[in-house]
Amino acid sequence: MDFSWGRSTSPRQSVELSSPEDNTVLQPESLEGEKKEDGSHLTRTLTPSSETKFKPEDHEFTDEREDSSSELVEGFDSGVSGFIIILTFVSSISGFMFGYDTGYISSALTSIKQDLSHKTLSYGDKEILTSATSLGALISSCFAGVAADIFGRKPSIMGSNILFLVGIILQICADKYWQMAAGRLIMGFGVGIGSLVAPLFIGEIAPKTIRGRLTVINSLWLTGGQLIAYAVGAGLTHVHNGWRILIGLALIPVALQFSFFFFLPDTPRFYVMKGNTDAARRVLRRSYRNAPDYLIDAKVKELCDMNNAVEGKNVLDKVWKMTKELHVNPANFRALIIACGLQGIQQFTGWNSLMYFSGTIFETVGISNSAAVSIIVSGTNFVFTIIAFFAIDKIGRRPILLVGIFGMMVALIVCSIAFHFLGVKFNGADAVVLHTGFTAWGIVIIVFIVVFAAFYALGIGTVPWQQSELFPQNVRGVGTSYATATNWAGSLVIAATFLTMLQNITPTGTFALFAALAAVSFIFVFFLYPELSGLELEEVQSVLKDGFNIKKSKALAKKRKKQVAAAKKKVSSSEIIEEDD
Ligand SMILES: O[C@H]1[C@H](O)[C@@H](O)[C@H](O)[C@@H](O)[C@H]1O
Repeated sequence: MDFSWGRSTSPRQSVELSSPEDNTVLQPESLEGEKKEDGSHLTRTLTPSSETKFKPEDHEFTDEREDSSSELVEGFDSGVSGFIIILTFVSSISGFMFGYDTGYISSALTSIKQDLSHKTLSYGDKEILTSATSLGALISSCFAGVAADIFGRKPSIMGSNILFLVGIILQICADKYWQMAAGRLIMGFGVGIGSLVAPLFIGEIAPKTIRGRLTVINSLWLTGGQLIAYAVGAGLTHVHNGWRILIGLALIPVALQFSFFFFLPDTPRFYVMKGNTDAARRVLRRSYRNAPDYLIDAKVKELCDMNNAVEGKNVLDKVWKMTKELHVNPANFRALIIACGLQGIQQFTGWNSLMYFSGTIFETVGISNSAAVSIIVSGTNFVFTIIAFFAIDKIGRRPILLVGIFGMMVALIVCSIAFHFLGVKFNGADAVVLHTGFTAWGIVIIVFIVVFAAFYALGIGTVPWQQSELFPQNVRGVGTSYATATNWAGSLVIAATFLTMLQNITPTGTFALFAALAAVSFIFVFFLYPELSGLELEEVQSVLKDGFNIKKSKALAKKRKKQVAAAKKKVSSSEIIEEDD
């Protein structure tokens, strides 16, 4: 994995590299000429951006920019420090739990049989068990952004671990249906907090140039968690009480994350919000070992300036002001439309209906080893998330979203037609297959569900979790809360209605509805989602200042990519010269 693009191999180069080919690239006279032990020049005068508050309206939509102190600090390390990698991996255990806990339900539903309240689960029962977690996540995600601002990112994640623990224990001991549902609900509170705070945490500790990719690591854990849940579920299908073991295994990541966080700090941004600049400095010091002290100080100051931009007597007053700012500032409001729109599209195009109920669907269409097919589907989701990891910054968010949604739409149409010819009828707990045996249409369905999974993971499964880049720091917590809540509201609706839809409007109608929603989604993305890859936070805000500016954003992103490529070239040629010397 190439984590090092856009950064240099020596401190001197990194300063020059931060804004390659810009008019604002450091001029020799702005370097103060301080020497490091190795003899290289270190310093430069601080740019205005580290001394002034950021206001989008002050920034023209231009391709000129200045090096912020963040870029300068980040430029001093070649590659990402081990400390940042550890923080990223520990916080993305939340992603794993999100995936595992939403993933195991598919096989658990087929193996619970009559273990709960001595009855066979009806479609309604299955929907309640599944959607209880989405409901819990929806409720907690409404408050998680604010909780993360009041108590901290790290305590919020550790709090989610406790909710996981309680929820999981309730489920593994359940012999009553309602105890199981309560366990799923409480576990959902934990899932909702983790789904919001982990990407926020990663976004705040990640160097800007690779923020997109580090955030996708959380999605990789997520889809990996779903895949593992399916695989373990398949292995335990015929084990007595296997579903209890399947759920109990989720305690391992919970315990690991909780213990690791005991020894790890919160984000510098949160420490600054709490006025603890010393702690912020310490975390930055560990994150960017090679950066000189004065740049670390400048970075702390930059964070303080951004924090001061949110005025208020106390935390609640600040939260209220942030919420207001989110709605009255046009750039913020556009960001909100995009963030919530993408999260809504992710859910309402139907992916999670497969995630939650693929076992039930495949069993119904006559596949004897439904668990194996479910593994192929979630494996495809995982593999294509890896592809998204490489494409998201290089190819850009817009192309992968548009291609992805279009491909999903085609796959959904084919599935809808194939279900028609397969002639299957979902009818309460017992589905009726009108044709006996497994037909060619069954194969078409499986193939196109896999195609659907691939296009989904490539774009809309991954990009919406980049949500924090849409918002400036002062409204990020509240903005991402709205977007995450939209995601869980969509997940809840799908989980609570999918099986009923199969019964009432037939599988053909259900898949056709998802295809129609995919078509509307394509239009939404085409007209409203600007290209944000490679853009600075300030630039995202100025892009959204007076419209959605799709054309201009594409041109700007292209220019930034060229600049990074040119900078890379510059580094490698200077490395060759150094080697020759
Ligand atoms: O990004 C994730 C991922 O795509 C998962 O597979 C899905 O189950 C989640 O709902 C979604 O938020």
